[in-house]
Amino acid sequence: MFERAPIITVDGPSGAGKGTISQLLAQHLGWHLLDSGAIYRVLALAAIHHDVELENEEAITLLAAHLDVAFLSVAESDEIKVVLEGEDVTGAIRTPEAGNAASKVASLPRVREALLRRQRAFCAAPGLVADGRDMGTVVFPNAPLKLFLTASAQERAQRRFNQLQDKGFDVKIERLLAEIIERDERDMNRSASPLVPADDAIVIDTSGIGIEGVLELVLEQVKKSITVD
Ligand SMILES: Nc1ncnc2c1ncn2[C@@H]1O[C@H](COP(=O)(O)OP(=O)(O)OP(=O)(O)O)[C@@H](O)[C@H]1O
Ligand SMILES: Nc1ccn([C@@H]2O[C@H](COP(=O)(O)O)[C@@H](O)[C@H]2O)c(=O)n1
Repeated sequence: MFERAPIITVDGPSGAGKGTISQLLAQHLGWHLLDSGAIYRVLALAAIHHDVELENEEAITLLAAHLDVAFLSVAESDEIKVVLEGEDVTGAIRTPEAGNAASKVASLPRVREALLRRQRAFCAAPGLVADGRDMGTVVFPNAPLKLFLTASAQERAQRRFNQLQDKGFDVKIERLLAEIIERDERDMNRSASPLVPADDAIVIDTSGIGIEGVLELVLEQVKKSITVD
């Protein structure tokens, strides 16, 4: 597979800190960022908007092939604005419901196939940090550095609770924990691109380690395997 630039893949379960670390790493290196989960979230939202059942593989594959989505940089901010069919869905894709719906559409093999090219198109010079579940195993199997971040389900639920509370959502930690466990089960046990570390991935358990600490561990790995100009 021909790749135009170096790639660092960051996979792992929900709430492990992939998005946070990928964004910091991309900023640090001045590289592009692929948030592949956002694509599955947008697709799930498109299915809901068009009254398509989340299990209808044929209809969702068609939606995936024609998904009208734009990821727009916001001037002087780290924020990425997500626009689906002309509508700003930046906030709407981040709810726990959208995450669960995304996990359902993501379990459909033909849907995943239909999104492959769109994801690979993010690879451009000077490099790409790709965040997801199957970045190192399926989408970019030749990446020179593959990271797999994880943490206990309890800790991931607590992180998600803090995050949603800060955003003003009224959430219960027990419910978030149950949703995380359900999503892990679905992501790890599906037939297409299940959530597993690539054979050559470096697994980092972030339980009890703060964001800065995780970033330091990641940068050590980057130094060992990537030559940055
Ligand atoms: N090492 C850490 N210690 C404490 N909090 C963290 C850590 N890493 C991330 N967080 C916080 O946990 C929350 C979830 O992190 P993040 O969104 O990066 O996870 P994720 O793995 O990308 O999840 P998802 O796959 O569901 O998008 C965020 O509020 C983030 O600030
Ligand atoms: N490469 C990926 C990325 C995501 N998914 C599925 O989407 C759900 C939402 O992803 P977030 O990272 O934004 O939470 C996730 O639970 C996965 O089911 C995927 O399958 N592959």
